[in-house]
Amino acid sequence: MAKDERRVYKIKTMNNISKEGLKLLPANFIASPDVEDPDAILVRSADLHDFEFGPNVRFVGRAGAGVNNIPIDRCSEKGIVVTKAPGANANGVKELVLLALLLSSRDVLGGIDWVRNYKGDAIGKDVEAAKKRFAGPELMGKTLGVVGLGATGRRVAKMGIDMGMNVMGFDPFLSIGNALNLDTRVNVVEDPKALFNKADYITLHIPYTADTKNFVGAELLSIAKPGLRLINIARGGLVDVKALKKFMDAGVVVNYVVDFPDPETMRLPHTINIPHLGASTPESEENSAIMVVRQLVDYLDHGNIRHSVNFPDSNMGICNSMGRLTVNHRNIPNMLGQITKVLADEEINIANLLNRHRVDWAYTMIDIDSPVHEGLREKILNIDGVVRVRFF
Ligand SMILES: NC(=O)C1=CN([C@@H]2O[C@H](COP(=O)(O)OP(=O)(O)OC[C@H]3O[C@@H](n4cnc5c(N)ncnc54)[C@H](O)[C@@H]3O)[C@@H](O)[C@H]2O)C=CC1
Ligand SMILES: O=C(O)CCC(=O)C(=O)O
Repeated sequence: MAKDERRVYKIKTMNNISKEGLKLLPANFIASPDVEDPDAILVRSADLHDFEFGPNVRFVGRAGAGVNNIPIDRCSEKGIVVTKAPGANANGVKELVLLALLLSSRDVLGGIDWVRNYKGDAIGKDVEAAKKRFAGPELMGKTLGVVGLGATGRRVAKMGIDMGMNVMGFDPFLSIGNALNLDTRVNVVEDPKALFNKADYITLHIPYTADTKNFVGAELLSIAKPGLRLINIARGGLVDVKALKKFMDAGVVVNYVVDFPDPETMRLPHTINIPHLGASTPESEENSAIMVVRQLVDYLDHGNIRHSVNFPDSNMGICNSMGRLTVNHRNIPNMLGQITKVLADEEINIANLLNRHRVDWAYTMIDIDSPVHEGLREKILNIDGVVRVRFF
């Protein structure tokens, strides 16, 4: 059988991918930041929008949750499967949200600074006079609004309940899995305005997309409860910083905690800028790397797709027939008919077949009982709408 697969796979690692994940790679997978002409890429937050994907790149694994740093459409056009690690770092983020809630309430950072800069020997006495400047409210009994009830948001919501808060949630696209795992005490609302109207604290846990850009802007802030503390450990672009500044100056928003500092947020008053530490725990880094490395090996070795954000999840396990071919193609009519006709014309018998689609893209896996030749790949690739063909 003509094999598409090269014996040695070259994996380009971008950012720091946990060794606990990388050590799961079989010996024929070479992972390094410096590989040339890679077969796959493992990435965290590095911006790939201007990255030139070579002809052999078949897979991009995001060791994390947000994929706004990856040009998904361009990858799909090239037949590159993009995956992520859902939920793998959610607990790490949840714990940072707890810290953010507390830091937004009491000016502990200001207090620590005051102590650090204190000159003299009477600190024991002077703290008692100074401390009122750093005081702030407790979380218990306050209302927490959680925007996005996915892997992180539902954990944050549960944490709020455990802290004695009244928790409201908003997520119009809530998956069944996340709904089933959501604490029943969370008051789920259908309009974010209901949440902005009531919440003392609001925390964002939604992806950054063209639809969610500036999600928090003048419209929602204009109905926010005065005294709002806003937590954004999701993505900077979810908040319209100019509008936020206006509502801070008016005393509506009293504090903003953001995990994505930029020149504008650095200049904002009442703002705590954190250097993107949401997932920076050994546990989150390991979980994320382990998850994407498993996806990577399964895709390169067997063509199985898991947790993809562009092609449909598809799993035929290990091939027990003579061979397997996989086709990444557009989700348009008659693709399966055309692909199977090429095989039928060559008198190749199909042992097993799976065809799935996801929005504009589809994936077909076919286990076959006969050997195939290299010319067959060209024939399938020549079908309009096919972007990649692999033989195993
Ligand atoms: N600061 C950091 O280090 C980290 C940041 N993140 C960010 O947090 C985001 C969420 O992460 P996860 O909870 O793991 O993702 P997730 O995919 O499990 O959950 C996202 C939730 O947002 C909901 N959603 C989408 N659009 C919405 C909208 N317009 N309004 C309300 N809900 C909406 C979805 O239905 C889904 O339930 C990621 O996309 C990423 O940008 C995630 C991990 C680490
Ligand atoms: O890998 C990281 O540290 C970034 C985590 C993150 O922002 C995400 O998973 O969306």
